[in-house]
Amino acid sequence: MLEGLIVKALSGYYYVKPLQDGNIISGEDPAVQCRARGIFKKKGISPLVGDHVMYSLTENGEGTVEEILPRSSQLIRPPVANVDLAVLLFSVKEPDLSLHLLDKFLVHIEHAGLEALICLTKQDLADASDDILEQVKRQYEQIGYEVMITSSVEGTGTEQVKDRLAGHISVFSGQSGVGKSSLLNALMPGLTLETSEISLRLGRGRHTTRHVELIELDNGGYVADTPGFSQLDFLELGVEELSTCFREFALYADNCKFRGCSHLHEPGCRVIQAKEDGIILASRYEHYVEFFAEMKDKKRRY
Ligand SMILES: Nc1nc2c(ncn2[C@@H]2O[C@H](COP(=O)(O)OP(=O)(O)OP(=O)(O)O)[C@@H](O)[C@H]2O)c(=O)[nH]1
Ligand SMILES: [Zn+2]
Repeated sequence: MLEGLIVKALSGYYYVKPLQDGNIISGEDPAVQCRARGIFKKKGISPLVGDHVMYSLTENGEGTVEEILPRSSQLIRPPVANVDLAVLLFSVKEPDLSLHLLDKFLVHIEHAGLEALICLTKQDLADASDDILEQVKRQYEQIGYEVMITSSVEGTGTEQVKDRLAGHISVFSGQSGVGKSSLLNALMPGLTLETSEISLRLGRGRHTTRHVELIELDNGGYVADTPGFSQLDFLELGVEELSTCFREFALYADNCKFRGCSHLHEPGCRVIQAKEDGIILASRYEHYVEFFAEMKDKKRRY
């Protein structure tokens, strides 16, 4: 049996690239079109894009997925296994930078247990007089996140992003228009053509075919071609877990006077104290309060 990586799933077929010691042997090799063994269906398991699998070849040059190797993670939207890095894109303009939305994405990423890379895009549109990008970069780096500033138009920061993606399966997340496709194209010259061909062939956008594919970078990185976290609701998150998704709260939350402190109004709350002392960013704390209210409200309605 051979070891491989599922790079695409479509209409009951899985496209598998051979692996050796966990690495694609040659990026040039075409993927083998495989069916999954019937046993998976019986057990209610379906192979996912991103899965490492054992597969065998059949006489007609196709293959059979025989076994799914253990997953390190499993995303639901998009359905991809073994994603370990989320790239969060936020443009400085068009659309305007929203720290509220950035913090919301970060909550989802902490909850999913992924590493995050924040990309502040469209640097070329930033006012020269205004150092908002540098300021946001500094603030989030202080919390412990990695931040890169990019411009796909000018090629700024794109090599740095590409280096970071090496050896990972990543998802790109961000509002419409922040420059996800442009950044991917900047990382992978020649990609535009390929993706437009694929979308023509599959009629993506016109049909409802659920189709996810991994884009292979030439440095051993893979990026899911479907943006992640498209629906940023808090349905899968318990309200008591929210504060743990604000990683800089952890240092203080353990020392609050009350166990199970919600950090909203309790006396002796160390998180509130840290916010008042300017150690925790006021905007981060405000977003915590807003998300908390939003989650309570959702629970009431569902
Ligand atoms: N000035 C400038 N414009 C950019 C940059 N990156 C992307 N754009 C423009 O922003 C618009 C949206 O870019 P896309 O790459 O399509 O954004 P997206 O996030 O993939 O958008 P969706 O497909 O809607 O999710 C396009 O008109 C791009 O030309 C950049 O670095 N600088
Ligand atoms: Zn507290």
